[in-house]
Amino acid sequence: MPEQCDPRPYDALLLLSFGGPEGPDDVVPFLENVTRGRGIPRERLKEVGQHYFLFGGVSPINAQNRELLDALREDFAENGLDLPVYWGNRNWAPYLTDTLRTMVHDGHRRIAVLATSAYASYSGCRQYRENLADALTALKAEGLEPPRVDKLRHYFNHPGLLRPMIDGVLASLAALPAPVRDGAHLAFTTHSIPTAAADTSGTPAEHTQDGAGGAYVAQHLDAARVIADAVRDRTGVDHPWRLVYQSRSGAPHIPWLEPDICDHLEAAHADGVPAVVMVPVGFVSDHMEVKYDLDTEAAAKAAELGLPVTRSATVGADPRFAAAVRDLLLERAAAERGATPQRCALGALGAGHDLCPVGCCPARSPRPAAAGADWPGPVAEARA
Ligand SMILES: CC1=C(CCC(=O)O)c2cc3nc(cc4[nH]c(cc5[nH]c(cc1n2)c(C)c5CCC(=O)O)c(CCC(=O)O)c4C)C(CCC(=O)O)=C3C
Ligand SMILES: [Fe+2]
Repeated sequence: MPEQCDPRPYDALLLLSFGGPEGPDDVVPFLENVTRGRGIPRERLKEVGQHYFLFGGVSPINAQNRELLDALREDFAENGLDLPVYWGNRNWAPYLTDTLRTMVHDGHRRIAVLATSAYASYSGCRQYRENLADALTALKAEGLEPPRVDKLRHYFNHPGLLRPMIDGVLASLAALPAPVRDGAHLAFTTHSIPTAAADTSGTPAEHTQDGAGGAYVAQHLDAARVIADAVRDRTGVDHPWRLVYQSRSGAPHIPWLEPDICDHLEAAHADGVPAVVMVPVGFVSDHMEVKYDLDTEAAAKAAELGLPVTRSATVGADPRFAAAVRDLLLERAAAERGATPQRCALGALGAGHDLCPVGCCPARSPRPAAAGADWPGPVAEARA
């Protein structure tokens, strides 16, 4: 029998994700949910709808999350962690509010939340905290006593995320034709966001100016460097690398992080780079941004150029990632009990904060966000 792990004060874990359509009829309402009030050009939406229709209107993200739920439950059971795991989404069923309502009915009062975004940014962090605030407010309006929700820290530098990615890059290098393998460049890729959002990502102390990218870019560079260094140590070959971006939306006159992966492939080819491994460092599963924007669009661009490319695996439901989630949860539980837990992190930035401070990844127009120092409630009051 494994030793019992102590999850107190938590009585449940909530996996909080983006959600995606599960059939052709879901695509348009899903996109309406995603883009409500976010000023995305109609043309871009039509185009993105086509990406989903190409895959039968089914995003891979929900299946990926179901696999992760299975992996988490298995890991918890094997390690004596007796904690139920729930799943709720921002943009599609199971919707966050419905899941939280079920959790309250099941008697849960103190909930740890793992978002499927590993990095700081408005879209990947604060927007999930806004979704939690909206859900808690909705439950209160229904006459329920809202539970307390705590969002687990950013995990972009956790070994349980980075080690599977390192293995993925090694496998993708091995899959390249031998004559171009040693000369291959690594293109670490993540979701582009407006440079204004990048500059204000992370805590106020991490904000930057003039498109330097704030915590969002700094965290991706840190993760990429760990992976590139490990790959060099394992192969004995120093593969040049760069952080690039994908999946840009928004109006063309608003600056977003660049270069785009497809432009990068063109430039690399023009520079005589013999091959590229695309490393989706910004994503934790093979969802649509990976399956369409990389495996379909960027792969077609590479084929047109005659540039050999491979794409390395995301962490998905890797048991090492499930173990990392257990580690993050037990770490936070210990901290909430007043202990000083060891916090696993690779790279130069170290383990990030538990509680987002005021001004972390601000929204364009301020809205209530739970699970941070600016959320009215026991946490903010205790620290005030
Ligand atoms: C930083 C970031 C992540 C990574 C962190 C995280 O994982 O959360 C992410 C993930 C995802 N983004 C996704 C899908 C979409 N994102 C969109 C639009 C946008 N994303 C943005 C940023 C991010 N997005 C931004 C700044 C916009 C512009 C509108 C706005 O300011 O909000 C749109 C609208 C159409 C378009 O313009 O592309 C769609 C359909 C899916 C689901 C994929 C699937 O279905 O498998 C996932 C996991
Ligand atoms: Fe997105």
